[in-house]
Amino acid sequence: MDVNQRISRISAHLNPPLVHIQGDAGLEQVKCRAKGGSPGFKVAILGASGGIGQPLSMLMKMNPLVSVLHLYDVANTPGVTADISHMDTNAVVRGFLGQQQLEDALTGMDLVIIPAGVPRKPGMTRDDLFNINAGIVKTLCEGIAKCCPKAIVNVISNPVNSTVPIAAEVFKKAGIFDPRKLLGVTMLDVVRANTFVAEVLGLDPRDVDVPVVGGHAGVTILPLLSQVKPLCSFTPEETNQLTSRIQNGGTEVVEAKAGTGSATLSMAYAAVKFAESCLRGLRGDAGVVQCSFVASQVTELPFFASKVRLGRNGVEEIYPLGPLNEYERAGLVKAKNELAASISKGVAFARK
Ligand SMILES: NC(=O)c1ccc[n+]([C@@H]2O[C@H](COP(=O)([O-])OP(=O)(O)OC[C@H]3O[C@@H](n4cnc5c(N)ncnc54)[C@H](O)[C@@H]3O)[C@@H](O)[C@H]2O)c1
Ligand SMILES: O=C(O)C[C@H](O)C(=O)O
Repeated sequence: MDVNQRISRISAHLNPPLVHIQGDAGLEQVKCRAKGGSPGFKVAILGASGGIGQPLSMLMKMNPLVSVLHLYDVANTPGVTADISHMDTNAVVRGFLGQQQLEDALTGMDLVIIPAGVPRKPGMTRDDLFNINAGIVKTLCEGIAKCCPKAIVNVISNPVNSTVPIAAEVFKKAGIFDPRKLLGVTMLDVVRANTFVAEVLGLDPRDVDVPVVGGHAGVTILPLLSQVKPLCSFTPEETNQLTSRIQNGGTEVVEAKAGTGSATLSMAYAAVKFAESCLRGLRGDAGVVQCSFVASQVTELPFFASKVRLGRNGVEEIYPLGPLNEYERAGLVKAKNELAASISKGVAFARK
């Protein structure tokens, strides 16, 4: 058998098939990749061809913790996969197109990230996306329950305040719900809060840590400016302006994009930061803490975003909110009212 025949035989086991590899050096590379690449985690991105999905896929391909990257969408995954698979980083990339390939995309995954669904246009709320995105998330979570019930799931699709409860109901119905493994991604609120607060303080945003609790829509986004690290204080005007800008950060981008979508690049950045924390937790790193919208007993609501510690099983510890000032206590009341309705809406949809 000549080299090209040997390559064809090995390539036949890969998706997409590897082509245009010449000579023995190429064959060695194919052999290594056919075994599953370097040690690391298997990650699937559902909605990989979208505005978030594409840069998220690229950034995950660059992440050394990832050994296998499955890109699933109902459109355009062959192109996105071919493109990303040429990056000379370790992760093996495979593409999956359409519902009939969902199960193959999910089987064996350690982490599943879901940015599938429609984004807002100016004038819309995140809740206006419910009618389309609720069904998308439900179907994808049914696949997860069947094919990788132990995977950590990061839900990005809006409205997060409802799609996370939908995912939980799907998993409960399938008898596999583990609250430690289902995480709503609110990281972009933290990323924005760090950026905007750093601007006001004149600091490098990487040195700033702002806890953002509650949920991921309007007044449910509650930055705790009294707990900013490094220790600092704000005037009442600064507090008002910062809180409002953080709560409306998504709308700021939606309006600037003028009908072409919502945050995609900053979201991909935030999603990778969050996913990397989940993978570091899975690896056993100590002290990995991020804010996330999770099943929670921090308030009387069944779901709430707050700081969580990530470990080998996902969410290992949920931290209490800590001392709130009067402004934040008033914000918390508003946040909980809206959140309660959004959570109930998601649960009712999944149960019907
Ligand atoms: N959590 C957050 O902080 C945050 C931030 C930004 C955007 N979002 C949300 O993320 C979602 C995606 O935003 P986007 O800008 O990438 O949108 P987009 O329209 O650019 O991409 C969405 C992708 O989902 C795919 N898709 C649709 N139905 C699918 C299905 N059934 N299975 C798999 N894939 C499917 C589409 O083909 C498309 O490629 C939106 O709901 C948006 O509101 C959340
Ligand atoms: O605002 C949106 O609709 C997208 C996202 O939730 C965001 O916060 O940018």
